[in-house]
Amino acid sequence: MLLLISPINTQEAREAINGGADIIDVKNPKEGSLGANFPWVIKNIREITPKDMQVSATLGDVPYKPGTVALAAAGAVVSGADYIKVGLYGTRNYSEALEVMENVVKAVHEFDEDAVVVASGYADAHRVGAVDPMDIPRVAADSGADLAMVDTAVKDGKTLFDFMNEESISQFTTEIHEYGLKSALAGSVTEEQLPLLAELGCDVAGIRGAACVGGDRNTGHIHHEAVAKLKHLVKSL
Ligand SMILES: O=C[C@H](O)COP(=O)(O)O
Repeated sequence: MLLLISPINTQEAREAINGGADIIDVKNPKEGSLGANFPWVIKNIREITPKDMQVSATLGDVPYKPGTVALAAAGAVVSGADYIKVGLYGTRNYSEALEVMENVVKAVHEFDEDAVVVASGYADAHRVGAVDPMDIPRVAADSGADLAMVDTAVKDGKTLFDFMNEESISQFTTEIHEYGLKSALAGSVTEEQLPLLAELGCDVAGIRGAACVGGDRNTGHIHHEAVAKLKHLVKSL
């Protein structure tokens, strides 16, 4: 299992790099769960990140506007991201989500054939009217994306496991593996939950809050010691 850590600026990115994160996921929590950051922040973080470490960028909790989202995807790749995450927030069903993801995959590959595309749904999709998370593996596979992910849309202290039980998480990871693709799981995931995530077939664990001083994704800051502790645990699984 790989450890994806979500910094909001270069200072936090340095902490994530020094702590040994596998993927540096540039994000802007002020704009939501998968809030997009600015192109220059992605560019600056790419510049300070070792070449062999992937830089991910979230495109936002995106609307059902395939053109807008495809353009954002192109912007993220041009800014240096090699891992593009799309939060399928405003898409209400499989066909809307597929339309957005097909156009994102096309836009990304226009600029970088090797860039990785992640289709992300939300475990608490019912709270915001988004596409059912159990549809995400099929959306990822049919659109040509590389990973299917679930996160939580509302960050109110509830975790992934408050909305998906072990059986549904395992069903999600099994389905995406059957397509020959990978899974990513997030949602206020705690250190204690990491062994279970690995057991349930998670390929990439996405974390911000648990890597922050005080464990708060909004008021805290990522610290290399917290990242190193998480990485140590992930490596042992
Ligand atoms: O991509 C993963 C997210 O950044 C997870 O953030 P969180 O651990 O604060 O829910």
